[in-house]
Amino acid sequence: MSTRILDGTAIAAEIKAELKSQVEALGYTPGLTVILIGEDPASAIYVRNKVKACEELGIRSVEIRPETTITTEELLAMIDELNEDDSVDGILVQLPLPKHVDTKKVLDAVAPEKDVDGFHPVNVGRLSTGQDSLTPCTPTGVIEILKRSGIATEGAEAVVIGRSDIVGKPVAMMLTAANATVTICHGRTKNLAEHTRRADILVVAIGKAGFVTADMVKPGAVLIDVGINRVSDAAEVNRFFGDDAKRMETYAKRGSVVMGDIAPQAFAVSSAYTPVPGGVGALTIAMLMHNTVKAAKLRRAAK
Ligand SMILES: Nc1nc(=O)c2c([nH]1)NC[C@@H]1CN(c3ccc(C(=O)N[C@@H](CCC(=O)O)C(=O)O)cc3)C=[N+]21
Ligand SMILES: [Mg+2]
Repeated sequence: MSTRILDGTAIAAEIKAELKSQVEALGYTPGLTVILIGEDPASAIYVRNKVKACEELGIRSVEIRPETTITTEELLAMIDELNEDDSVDGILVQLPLPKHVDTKKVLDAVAPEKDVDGFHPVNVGRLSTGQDSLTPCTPTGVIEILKRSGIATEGAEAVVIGRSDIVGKPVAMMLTAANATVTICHGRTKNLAEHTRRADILVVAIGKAGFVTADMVKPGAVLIDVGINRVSDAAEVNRFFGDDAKRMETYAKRGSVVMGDIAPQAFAVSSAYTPVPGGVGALTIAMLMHNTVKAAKLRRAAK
């Protein structure tokens, strides 16, 4: 049986090309403002790739980097100002926020029509009731990969590992809307492998390097890896990539490798999988661009 690599970078390029011509036809420049606090490494990758994508597409991107000591109240005032600013179409508050900040309060302050992350309760509610909305970028990217790769969700057994508000829950909602039969597994799930081995489509968003192993996967399943983990332990790198000369070379050069939540040995028994990097992450950026253009069109048309 052969295994297909679902090339997120190529699919993202296709989507970005579509968006680029849409932006050119607009007659104004959509604007995305990102509030970034602190130095989380995944956030740094995200910001770098987001800025690049905005430049490619002709979207104006503004970055605000407040001191890590900023209070919840100061952040709320900042968001209020952006809500009122007509040149701002999208607002993204990069997570995680510092511990002293009330994340829920902050996310709820973003105007739903500028909420390009799709995290506001209004948008979550709209998604769960089947109304058009701004939907979270990573889950939307997962659905887009399946669609554009011709992978049928109709009647399929889909298992999601992870129940976060950002990935697990919304992707389960979207798969349900696409007529899959969905099981959500999480840290308290008993007999996890019994669930995962039934999956035609397995989506993993748990944040643990190589967590899903070959014995947990039904041969021929489609594997969607949402994790982005940096691994530097030699034994661990060897266990996952010992027979992958290219990755071992990267490890020798950099002292670490980036990998997802699924072990490469599990990919080998699948019919198709998303690699890390170059899979779901690439789509996350493309869907953020999509949401920014969508938010601009909707809000400006409503005026
Ligand atoms: N409010 C908020 N929304 C987010 O969506 C959000 C966030 N905060 N905080 C940080 C995480 C992380 N995240 C990434 C998305 C894409 C890549 C990405 O571009 N990955 C590429 C490149 C990887 C690489 O260059 O090493 C890939 O997977 O192929 C990375 C990380 C979004 N996040
Ligand atoms: Mg999750």
